Amino acid sequence: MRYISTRGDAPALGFEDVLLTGLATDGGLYVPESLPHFSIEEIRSWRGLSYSELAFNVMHPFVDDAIPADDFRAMLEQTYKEFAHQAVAPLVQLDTNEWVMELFRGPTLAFKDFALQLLGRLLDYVLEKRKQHVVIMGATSGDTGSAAIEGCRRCEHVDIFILHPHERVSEVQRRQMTTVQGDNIHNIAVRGNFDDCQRMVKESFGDQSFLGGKTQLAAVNSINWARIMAQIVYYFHASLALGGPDRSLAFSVPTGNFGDIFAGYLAKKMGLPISQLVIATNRNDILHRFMSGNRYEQHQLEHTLSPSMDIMVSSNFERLLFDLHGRDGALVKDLLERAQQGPVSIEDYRWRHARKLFDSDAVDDKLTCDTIREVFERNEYLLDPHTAIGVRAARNCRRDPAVPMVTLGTAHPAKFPDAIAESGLSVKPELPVHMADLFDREERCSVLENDLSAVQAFIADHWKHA
Ligand SMILES: Cc1ncc(COP(=O)(O)O)c(C=O)c1O
Ligand SMILES: N[C@@H](CCOP(=O)(O)O)C(=O)O
Repeated sequence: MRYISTRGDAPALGFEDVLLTGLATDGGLYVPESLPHFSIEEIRSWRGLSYSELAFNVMHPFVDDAIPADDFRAMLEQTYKEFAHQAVAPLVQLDTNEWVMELFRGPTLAFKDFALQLLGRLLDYVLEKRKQHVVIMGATSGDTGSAAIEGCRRCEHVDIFILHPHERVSEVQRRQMTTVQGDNIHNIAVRGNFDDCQRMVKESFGDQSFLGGKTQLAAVNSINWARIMAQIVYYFHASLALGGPDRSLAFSVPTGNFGDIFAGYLAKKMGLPISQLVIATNRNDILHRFMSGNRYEQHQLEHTLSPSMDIMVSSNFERLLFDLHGRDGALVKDLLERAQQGPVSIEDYRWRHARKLFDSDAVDDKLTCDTIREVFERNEYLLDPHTAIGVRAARNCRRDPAVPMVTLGTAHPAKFPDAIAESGLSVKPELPVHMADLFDREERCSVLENDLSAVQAFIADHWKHA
């Protein structure tokens, strides 16, 4: 399998290099040159497989011969064994044909674990083989950071630097990152927002000279193709659990960086019957505004009760734009360069095509709280604020009540006690046992100004062999 850049001007790479590369040299994101396609019969034959066996079938064509099949199988087995539920991603029914798929049963309680606990193992495997070192530089609005630290902290060949927006993640999220001790783990709180952190990461990939040529950067954000690849699997898992592939499913996906919903879009292209994909955003609704009015326009980033989705510059949207533009990298490059100067639109026929692929909705804090309360009162089931946005958007956008609608449950409610309290419920979501002493653990974090050179100097000084 070969991977090409969405900006059309970087060398095509194999899986191993794509895993280590992050951004392409032309500033684009890597995507597979062609997608595998599974027939209905083949998908049907996967009924009854364990999550890791299913994951092998879905992902193996992307990994190809870069990793021997038995080694890859073993990695998947170890990864999903660590999840706290036998089903790995259990489905919970809220109403007739209305489901939540719980993607927060991994070690750090968010959907990021599905990909990042695997990514750590993949990196370790490849770096050990190459006897190579990398500096991981990642941006987080709260969840990627802890999942990446957990996934990579035992990797011998990495130093990891995670940038989060200072005072803009929940206390549980912050502590999940800052209380993990290790010489190779560094948390940086940037006096800015998530977009600032993500911009610094992307600019650093573009010019890595601050590392003095002694090592190279690797990415844990969903700019890394391996992240998206692992997130495709649970769409197949949900389908097979609910009667697929002989019936179609709809999905509602709480969206920020567009990685998770892009994985759903790929699952559909790979042959999974999906009749509807709903983009669910909070008030940082650039994607919803684009889907409703063909206007892609940055607004001021707002702080909401769903902080992990406080994102305006949505990385993976570029991967969709690439497809919408007939995979013409030059057109994508031109569009995204113009988007930095002001609002842009795409040709009407391309936009209409996007509208056929996705529905969308934006849910504000009040509606988020109403949804948390309503679902708890009716079902005694506690939603985290991000999942609540997905459930509300699913209800607002649903096209066919006869089709099962699955909202991706992207985080555990215990990560966001303030949002639960804000919704008027007195119930206190409990952290699982392995995190029971989270508030007693010592924190380690450096607060830096919103300044790329300060962040790069910090990294250059602190990586192990600097
Ligand atoms: C809890 C939670 N829900 C939803 C999202 C949005 O996912 P994506 O960025 O893949 O759109 C994120 C992070 O991005 C998240 O942490
Ligand atoms: N919501 C994310 C933001 C980063 O998104 P990613 O999927 O590109 O890593 C977070 O919680 O950090």
